[in-house]
Parts: sequence; C-alpha cells; structure tokens
Amino acid sequence: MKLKNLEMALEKLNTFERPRADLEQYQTPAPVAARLLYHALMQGDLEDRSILDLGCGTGVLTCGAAMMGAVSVTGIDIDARAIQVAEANARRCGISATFITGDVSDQTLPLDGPFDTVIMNPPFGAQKKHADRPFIDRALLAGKVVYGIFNQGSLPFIQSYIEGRATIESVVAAAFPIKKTFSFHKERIREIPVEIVLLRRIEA
Ligand SMILES: C[S@@+](CC[C@H](N)C(=O)[O-])C[C@H]1O[C@@H](n2cnc3c(N)ncnc32)[C@H](O)[C@@H]1O
Repeated sequence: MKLKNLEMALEKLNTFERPRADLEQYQTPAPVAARLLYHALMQGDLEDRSILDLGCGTGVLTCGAAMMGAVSVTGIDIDARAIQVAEANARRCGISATFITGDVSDQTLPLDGPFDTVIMNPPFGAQKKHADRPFIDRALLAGKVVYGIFNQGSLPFIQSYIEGRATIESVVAAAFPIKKTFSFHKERIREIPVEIVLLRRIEA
C-alpha cells in the first residue's frame, strides 16, 4: 500500500467520542501515523513483525500496522471507551487485532518481551507531568525497537532517560495538528512540532 493510500484509509477512521483531557486523548493525525508506519516499514520493523501499540486510543496506529502487513498487532489503552472505538475501527478496516483495556504501568499484563516492534503516541505530559515515562519504560521491556511520537525538544530528556537501556537510531520531524477539542484550547487548530523517534533496545 502506498503512503498516500495508507493516509487516506486512516483519515476515514472514527475518533474519540468524548475525549478526556487528563489522558491527552488526541487521535494521531493520519499523515503523522502514516509517516511513522512507513518509516518502520522501510526499516524492516513492520511487515511480518509482531507489533504492540501502547496507548492505542482509537486504533489509528494499530489499524495502519495491520494494513501494512504486520503478522500480529496488539493495542492497549487505559480507557475502555477508546478501546470500543478502536475495535469498531478495526472492523471497519477489516483487520484483525487484539485489544486490551489496561494501564501500561500494570506489570501483571503479559506484554513484556514477545513483541518485535512497539509503536506509540504517548501523552506528552502536558496534563500530567511525566505521563510519557511509563510508556517508555514499558516499550523498552516489550519490544526490541520502539517508534514513538514525542514533543519536539524532548530528545535530551529521552537520551538521558534511556541511558544504558536503548539508543536513539533516528529522528523524523513532523507537524501534529491539534483541533480545538477542550475548553482550554484557544485556537481553532494548532500545529505542534513533533519528532518520530526510533529507539533500539540494548540487549544484555
Ligand atoms: C495521544 S493519545 C494516542 C492516540 C492514539 N494513537 C489514536 O490515534 O487514537 C494517548 C493515549 O494514551 C492513553 N493513555 C494515557 N495514559 C495511559 C496509561 N497509563 N495506560 C494506557 N493508556 C494510557 C489515552 O487514553 C490515549 O488514548
């Protein structure tokens, strides 16, 4: 599937019905999701690979990964209502995925080790400081490589946070348009500069 076609397919997916600001429920924009997935495809980290989408929300990345030939895709989100939207989106795309309602910090969830690739658009920590940290921690336990979307300017933090656990392999800049969703949004639309960061776990 070409990048443009993937983007068009992802544009059609339903979004959060009643998004929660405290969970930073912003659907990953189709162009950003397609960019991340294509990057993973080109690196050999998507096709025929087992994929985990942390904080899958409405399932944009989950559905896209399955469409691009992942052998299995699992999505996890703390919000059961978001998971319902993701399940409906998966049916709409005709893809098969496993969805789990749970907290990425929950150590009892059977997520560690078995995945080739983790994809994620974690909360940036705008509402709850350090909300992205449990995502990075879980991602590095769950998969060998991680493709994550982070606020531009987060690299020095990521670099020090993953020290000894992973290395940064590449960084791709993108624009993340956020439409007016919550009462504290003043503009109709605002473009947030983000970076798609590829982390590779250091194997012991
Ligand atoms: C920026 S959104 C990701 C959106 C998703 N990629 C999509 O396209 O709909 C962040 C997601 O992380 C979820 N989330 C926040 N904290 C979480 C946690 N501790 N464990 C699991 N999911 C969490 C939110 O519910 C939200 O769906």
